[in-house]
Amino acid sequence: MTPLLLAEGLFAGYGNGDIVRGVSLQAGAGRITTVMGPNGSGKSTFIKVLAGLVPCRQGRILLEGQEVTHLAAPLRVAAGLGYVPQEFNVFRNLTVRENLDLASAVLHRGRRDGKAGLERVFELFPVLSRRLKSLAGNLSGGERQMLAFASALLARPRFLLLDEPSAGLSPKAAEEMFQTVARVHATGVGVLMVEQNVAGALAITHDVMVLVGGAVRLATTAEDLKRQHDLHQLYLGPTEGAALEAAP
Ligand SMILES: Nc1ncnc2c1ncn2[C@@H]1O[C@H](COP(=O)(O)OP(=O)(O)OP(=O)(O)O)[C@@H](O)[C@H]1O
Repeated sequence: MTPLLLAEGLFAGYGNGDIVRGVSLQAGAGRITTVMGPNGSGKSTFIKVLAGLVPCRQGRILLEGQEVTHLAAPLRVAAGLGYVPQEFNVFRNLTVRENLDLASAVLHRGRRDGKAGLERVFELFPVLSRRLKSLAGNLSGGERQMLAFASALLARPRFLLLDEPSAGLSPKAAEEMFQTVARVHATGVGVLMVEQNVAGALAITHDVMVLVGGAVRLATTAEDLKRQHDLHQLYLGPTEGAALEAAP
């Protein structure tokens, strides 16, 4: 079966050096894939290459069998690849309503799908429908992430790229965020996320990819990782970064 998202031998970076080095990945619609790894290992760069924000120097990216390797970021969104960045993902000086209307107007280019789209996202994020008049900058961190998420969903993505959705959230808000990711996934959207919160992410993840130094150190299922205590300790254990640096 054709994977929803396929990356083959990706190389990318800034300036002369490569940060992402030969990364391949297959992600299906029914799976949540999490990219983990120590700070600076190239996780965000990898997700930006998939989103079209950092150019791919070598390799190819296919979405539902269609090559998108050199497609500009907005065209990838139109093709069904959504992206929620880690930072600057909402307009803080606009209200929730204005953020959603803006996303709807831009993503649908005048098509009248906006209202149905809004109803869908309010079902997923009821809290947003109660905060429509609030400035996005006045929302809690978790609510702001939900707004970013909701804005991306208005484009009706088939596959969603999330860069550290739990970053900066309290443990409770992070847990809620992971449940939200699982709910979005349950609507039939494939998900690939970068996460540092190993325990939280593993609770909803099917497949795990560990990046070290821009290359894939480990690709396995979350079940396998949880079952194999040694692997878990080695790659994601208590001294996560140090263990990853020392791993073979
Ligand atoms: N715009 C940029 N220009 C130049 N170098 C960059 C840029 N963005 C990231 N880098 C460098 O690329 C390397 C990988 O960064 P990246 O953010 O992809 O790693 P990461 O695994 O997501 O890290 P973290 O977990 O800390 O967010 C780092 O050395 C970083 O300094």
